[in-house]
Amino acid sequence: MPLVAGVDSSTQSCKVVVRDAETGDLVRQGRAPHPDGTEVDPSAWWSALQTAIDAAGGLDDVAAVSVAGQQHGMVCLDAAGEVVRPALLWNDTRSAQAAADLVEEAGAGTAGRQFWADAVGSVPVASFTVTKLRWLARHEPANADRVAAVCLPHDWLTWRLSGSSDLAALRTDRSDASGTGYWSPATGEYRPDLLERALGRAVRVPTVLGAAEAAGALPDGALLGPGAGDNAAAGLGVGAGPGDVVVSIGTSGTVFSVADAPAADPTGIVAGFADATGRFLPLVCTLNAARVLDAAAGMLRVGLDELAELALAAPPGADGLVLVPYLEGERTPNRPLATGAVHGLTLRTSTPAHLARAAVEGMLCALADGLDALAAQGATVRRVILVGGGARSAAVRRIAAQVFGCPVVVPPPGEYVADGAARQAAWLALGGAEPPSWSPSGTEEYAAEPVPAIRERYAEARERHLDRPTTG
Ligand SMILES: Nc1ncnc2c1ncn2[C@@H]1O[C@H](COP(=O)(O)OP(=O)(O)O)[C@@H](O)[C@H]1O
Ligand SMILES: O=C(CO)[C@@H](O)[C@H](O)COP(=O)(O)O
Repeated sequence: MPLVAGVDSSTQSCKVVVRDAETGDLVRQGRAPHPDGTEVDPSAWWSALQTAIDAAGGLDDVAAVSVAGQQHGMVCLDAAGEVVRPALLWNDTRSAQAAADLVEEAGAGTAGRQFWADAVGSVPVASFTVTKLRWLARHEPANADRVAAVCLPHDWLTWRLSGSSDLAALRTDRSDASGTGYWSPATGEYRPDLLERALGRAVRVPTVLGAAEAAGALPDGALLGPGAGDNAAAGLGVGAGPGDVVVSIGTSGTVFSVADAPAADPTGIVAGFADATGRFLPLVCTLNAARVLDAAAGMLRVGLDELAELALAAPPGADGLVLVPYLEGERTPNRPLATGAVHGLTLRTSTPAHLARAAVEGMLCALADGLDALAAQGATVRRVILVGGGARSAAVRRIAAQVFGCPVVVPPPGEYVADGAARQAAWLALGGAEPPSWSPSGTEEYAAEPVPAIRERYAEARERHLDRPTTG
C-alpha cells in the first residue's frame, strides 16, 4: 500500500493530504495559514508548507508528492536563485494598466484581444503573470534588471522541495504554464517573444512537464510530481468528466470544465487553460467569492453558519435586495477598479436575513454569468460540482441550484485541490496511461426550481457599479 501526498498552496492557506495511492483512502492531513495580502514573500509559503507537512505526520513514508497552488503569482528569482521581491498574487490588480497596454499594443480594439486569444488561449487581465512582468519593468526597473528566472508559486515550492538551487532545474506543468500569458495550450510551446515584450528581455522559465512526468525527487528519494494550478488539480480531485462543470468557491470563484480542445475566447471572459491530464480547462474566474461571505458575516457580526441560517430565512431574491460583490474590484467582468454595492434597500429589506441572502445570491450570480460564458464556448452543463471553502455553507449549497438552474452536486467537505495533487502523485508512483480511479463517495445532490428573477435583478444592478476613487 504505497502512500502519496498532495499539497494545495492556496491563497489563504497550505493544505497537505496523505492518501493510499491505490484506493485513495485518506490516511492523514495537515494545514497552516498563509499571510493576508496580495503581495507575499514566498518564504511564508515555504514555512506554511513545512508546518502543514509536520501536521500531516511528515513525508518520510510517501512514494511521491505533488504540489498544486494558486495560479499566476509572479515569483522572480535572481541568478543565485534568491527571490527578487515578494510575489505579486493572482488577485493583485496593480498590473491592470499593464494588461490593457499589452492588449492595446497587440492591435487596436478587438484585434488586440484576438491576437492574445490566438497566441496563448487567453486575453490577459491583471491576474496573468505576463502583466505583472510588464508592471515590474515599468515600476521597479532595478528589480526587473535582477530577474534571471520567473516561475509560479507551485513551481517554486516543487523546486525548493527538490533541494536544488539551480535555475535549470525549475519545472512546471501545462495547467499552470497556461496561466502565465506566455505559454500556448494549443501548441504546447512557450512564447518567449511575449515574455520579452512584457519584461523587455528574455529570462529563464521552467521546463513544462507532461501530466505524469517526474519533476525530480525529494532528497530522501520520494518522487516529485509536476504539480498543477489549483483549479486543474481540483478537476482531477473530483474526477470531473464530460458534462460536469466544476464551481470552486475559494478566495477566487472559478467555473470550469474539462475539454478535449483548447479554448480561445477573444472577449477574454473564458480563459483557455490546459488541465492536469493532457486535456484543456476552459475557465472563468472571479475575484470575489468566499470572502464575500466573510465580509457579510463581518458586517452582520455573525459566524458563517449563522450567516447561512439568516440567508435561508429570507425569500429567494431577498425581496429585491441585490448585493454586487465587487469588493476587491473584479476580474470577470474586467473591472479592476470597481467597488461592491447594495441595491434595493427598503424598510422591508433592511434586515440581516435579507443582507445575508443578497450576499450569497450576488456571489452566485457572478458565477452563474461564468456558467453562461462557458456554455457559450461550447461546454455542456449537465450538473455543477461545487467545491472550495464556500461550499461548506448550507445556504450556498441550497441557493446555488436556484441560481444556476441545474442540479448541484456537492462532494463531502474536503480538500479537493490537495486530493488532485495526491492523485497525480499516485499516477506517477503507480504508472499507467490514466490516473488511478479514485472517486469521492457520499456526494449530496441539490435540485431546485430555478428562480430567474434573481439573476434578472442582479444583471440590472451589476451595470450600476461604482469605480474605486483613484486618489485620497
Ligand atoms: N462554513 C463555511 N461557510 C462559508 N464559508 C466558509 C465556511 N468554511 C470556510 N469558508 C470559507 O472558505 C474560504 C477558504 O476557502 P478555500 O477554498 O480554502 O480558499 P483558498 O483556496 O482561496 O485559500 C474562507 O474565505 C472561508 O471563509
Ligand atoms: O487566478 C485564479 C484562476 O485563474 C485563481 O483561481 C487562483 O488560482 C487562486 O485560487 P484560490 O486560492 O482562490 O483557490
